[in-house]
Amino acid sequence: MNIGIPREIKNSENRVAMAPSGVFTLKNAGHDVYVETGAGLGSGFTDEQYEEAGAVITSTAKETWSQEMVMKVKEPLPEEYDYFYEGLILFTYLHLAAEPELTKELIDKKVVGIAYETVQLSNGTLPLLTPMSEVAGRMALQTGAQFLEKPKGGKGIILGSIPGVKRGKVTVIGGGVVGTNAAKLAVGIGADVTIIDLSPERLRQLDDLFGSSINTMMSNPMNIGAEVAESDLVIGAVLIPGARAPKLVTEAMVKDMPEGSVIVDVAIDQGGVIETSDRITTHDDPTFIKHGVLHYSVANMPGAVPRTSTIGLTNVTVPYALQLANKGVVKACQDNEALLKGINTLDGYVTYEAVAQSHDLVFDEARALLESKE
Ligand SMILES: NC(=O)C1=CN([C@@H]2O[C@H](COP(=O)(O)OP(=O)(O)OC[C@H]3O[C@@H](n4cnc5c(N)ncnc54)[C@H](O)[C@@H]3O)[C@@H](O)[C@H]2O)C=CC1
Ligand SMILES: CC(=O)C(=O)O
Repeated sequence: MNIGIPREIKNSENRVAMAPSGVFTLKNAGHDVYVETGAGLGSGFTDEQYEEAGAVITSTAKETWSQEMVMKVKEPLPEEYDYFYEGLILFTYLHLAAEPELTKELIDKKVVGIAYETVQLSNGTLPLLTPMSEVAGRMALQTGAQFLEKPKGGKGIILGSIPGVKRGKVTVIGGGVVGTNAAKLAVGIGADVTIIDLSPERLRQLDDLFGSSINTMMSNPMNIGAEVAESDLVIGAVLIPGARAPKLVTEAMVKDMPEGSVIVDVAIDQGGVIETSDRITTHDDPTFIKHGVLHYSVANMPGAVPRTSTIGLTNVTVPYALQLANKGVVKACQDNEALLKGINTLDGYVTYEAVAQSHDLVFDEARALLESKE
């Protein structure tokens, strides 16, 4: 199969879909990989390194996008919609629940849209989201801590504090991969940490993992309101796979937070869990203030640490890319239930239920559509 790796064009997005190690693996399996010139530079990979790994360097985005499968990092931007064609396999983060226009384009152009973030193993985990959530969780804490400094607009505290001064309070809403990684760093610097989750099972696991170094609480409006009001840093880390994130922190709760507090809404890529984080920000201009509270809502946080993120992403996506390239989309997805769950659009239909619900569209089963293509 011919595989295209375009240069990412989103603001300050320095990741690329594949490190040279991934190209080498695909090339060895008999596939041709077309990497757009300069695509890897932001992650520290030169065209020469890709060529040594076996890639063909393309000079235009158009040529890169004309391959049978295109692998990206971020969802395509409107400037890229013209490259879509019927039957194109697009393998990338899509976040379609928050992207009505992109969903329409993928349907209209009959693109096979396979979303990294909905590839799901039978134990419920999301193997292609995990490394980026690990990065974003760790970044959420270090970014939040930075913005609590006075010159950055915060209230002027160190989360871990010093002897004789009360520790800063961090509330993490959603105790999955992002939440756990944020909490690890928060505990590490000595903050007072609470994790709120809806799953009693998950709360038990977190209690086993962290012991008495964190508080765990059930997710309900009363607990969230009380914890948020006392927090210096709130991290939004909830996920309902494929669906728009629920608005768990209301505007009234944000108004109760002291001036100079900070919110990092990591779940912004799925619409965000904070009612007042009503816009996506960029690495160039990452924050805005509402009711005196500093909001950070960058949808591509790992883009700021591209070297770690590109290698982490390549590690997990290449085994799935190999299956798609070796077997073709029909057989690969029939043989692998996790990959099947990644298909969000196929032949002009929406094949992920939560996406269909988000946009009030009809849902069709991917398996049945694939059978009709055999
Ligand atoms: N902004 C960015 O750059 C990035 C954003 N993300 C996003 O971060 C979010 C979290 O991702 P992961 O941690 O990987 O997901 P995850 O699936 O590992 O964890 C989500 C957690 O939310 C909990 N949850 C569900 N409903 C809840 C509710 N009503 N109240 C409290 N908790 C609830 C679940 O029980 C689960 O523990 C996702 O939206 C993901 O796309 C991930 C990476 C980068
Ligand atoms: C998960 C995602 O959207 C990102 O890493 O940018």
